[in-house]
Amino acid sequence: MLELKNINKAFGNRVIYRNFNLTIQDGDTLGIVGPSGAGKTTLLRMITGLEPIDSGELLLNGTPIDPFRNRADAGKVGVVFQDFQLFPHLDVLANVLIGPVYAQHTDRAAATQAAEKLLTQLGLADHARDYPYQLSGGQQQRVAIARALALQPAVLAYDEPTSALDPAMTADVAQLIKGFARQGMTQLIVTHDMPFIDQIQPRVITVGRDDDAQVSA
Ligand SMILES: Nc1ncnc2c1ncn2[C@@H]1O[C@H](COP(=O)(O)OP(=O)(O)OP(=O)(O)O)[C@@H](O)[C@H]1O
Repeated sequence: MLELKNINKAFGNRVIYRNFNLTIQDGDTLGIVGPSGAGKTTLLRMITGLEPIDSGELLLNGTPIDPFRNRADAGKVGVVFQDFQLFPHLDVLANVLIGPVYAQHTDRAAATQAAEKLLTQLGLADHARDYPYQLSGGQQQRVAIARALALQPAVLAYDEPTSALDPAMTADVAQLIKGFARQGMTQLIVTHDMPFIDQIQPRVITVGRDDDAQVSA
């Protein structure tokens, strides 16, 4: 269970979150929707440690985490970025291995075995030696998902996962996310793509609806 408690976040004098609370239960798939500028990406950046919170608490299974300052906590929420952010000079397998081997110091042989299993699950076994530029947008996104999963995160978060995809690829991602949900994975989807949300039908919270600063969810 991931909990955000009384989170405050401002950029200069622009308050984005004021005493914001959110609980994501284990195995839940949560959609976060809202207009541009509402603070959706900022929320993901705070829980993945890319952005500090001003005050408040992040708790994972009841234990406080500080992903911004503590590298080990940063890996607890995996994130799939909208532009995938794959390393262009590394092949698919190396992109998936870089987190476990260099950040988590997992034994390379064990990490390779786990990465190959993930690539097979995601239909990428034949592309392990390809470079990102040789892959379609949908395939690159699946590599980004494999890379995030390789760190065995407690929560997998997606930032606008359909923004670079056509409708057929979007339907594939929706199926993938629904499959992960059936496996009991905890997922957080930031999007403004409502037809995509309709395909997945997760619990949905809307940010930025009534008020400038987000106060609760
Ligand atoms: N590093 C930053 N410095 C200053 N302001 C920022 C910074 N990051 C985000 N903001 C501002 O915070 C607000 C929320 O931004 P955020 O990217 O979280 O919104 P969003 O809901 O994800 O929007 P979009 O749907 O367009 O991606 C915006 O007004 C944005 O300009």
